Amino acid sequence: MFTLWFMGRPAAGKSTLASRVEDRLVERGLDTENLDGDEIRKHLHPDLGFSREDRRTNNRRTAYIAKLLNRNGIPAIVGMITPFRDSQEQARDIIEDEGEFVLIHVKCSVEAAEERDPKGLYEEATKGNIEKFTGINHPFQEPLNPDIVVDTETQSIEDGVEHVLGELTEQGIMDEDIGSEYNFSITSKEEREVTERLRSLGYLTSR
Ligand SMILES: Nc1ncnc2c1ncn2[C@@H]1O[C@H](COP(=O)(O)OS(=O)(=O)O)[C@@H](OP(=O)(O)O)[C@H]1O
Ligand SMILES: Nc1ncnc2c1ncn2[C@@H]1O[C@H](COP(=O)(O)OP(=O)(O)O)[C@@H](O)[C@H]1O
Repeated sequence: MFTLWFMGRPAAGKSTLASRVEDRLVERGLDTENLDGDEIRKHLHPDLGFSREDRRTNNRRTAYIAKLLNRNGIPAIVGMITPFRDSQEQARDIIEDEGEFVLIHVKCSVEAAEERDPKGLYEEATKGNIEKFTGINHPFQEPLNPDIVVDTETQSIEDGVEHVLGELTEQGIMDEDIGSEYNFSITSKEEREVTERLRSLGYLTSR
């Protein structure tokens, strides 16, 4: 089993690529678990902030969860800044106990990320309203040995997704035709639609 660990600076495109790749894996019949960084922080350790040590703890705990998923046959997808090389390497060490670890550097210059700024955080950070914001007033260390690099300034979203899937096949992480014969799964978009429909019919009461 494997973990796809998408890392990169804020607004590089980690969540976008992670969810698109997830959809493609699900289409192939691989039920993956997407350990979304915001969800992990909210539900697992809302007490953690953005100091060096808190980020390392966040990354380490997430790697441990991915390892447990892999141990039980579930592919994991992670999207986290993972700004420190020691954490990038530690995640590999933890996960390689049980599965294959694929470090995907979602690469983008700080200028392009500031331009995108989907959450308005770069603007706030440059005004001095956010302490320790990655790339502005806190470090971001590019990985030394990424397994895959996606440059989101030169590759479109679709190109990035194809590049990741191509590399996974090329590097022997995933068979090209895996799951194609027995594909009973639904994409995350379909899952959201079904969930909304069930909720509107009154079958689901809480999120
Ligand atoms: N100070 C500071 N620095 C960086 N990011 C910040 C900060 N404060 C809040 N946020 C938001 O938190 C998201 C990053 O959380 P991560 O868990 O991926 O970060 S880390 O790996 O622990 O460094 C990150 O999300 P992404 O933009 O998706 O990367 C931000 O939306
Ligand atoms: N080639 C690309 N790959 C990924 N995202 C891109 C690309 N070009 C533009 N974007 C946009 O950049 C933004 C990245 O946001 P997001 O995926 O939340 O980044 P992150 O999770 O790294 O903070 C999205 O609005 C996305 O549509």
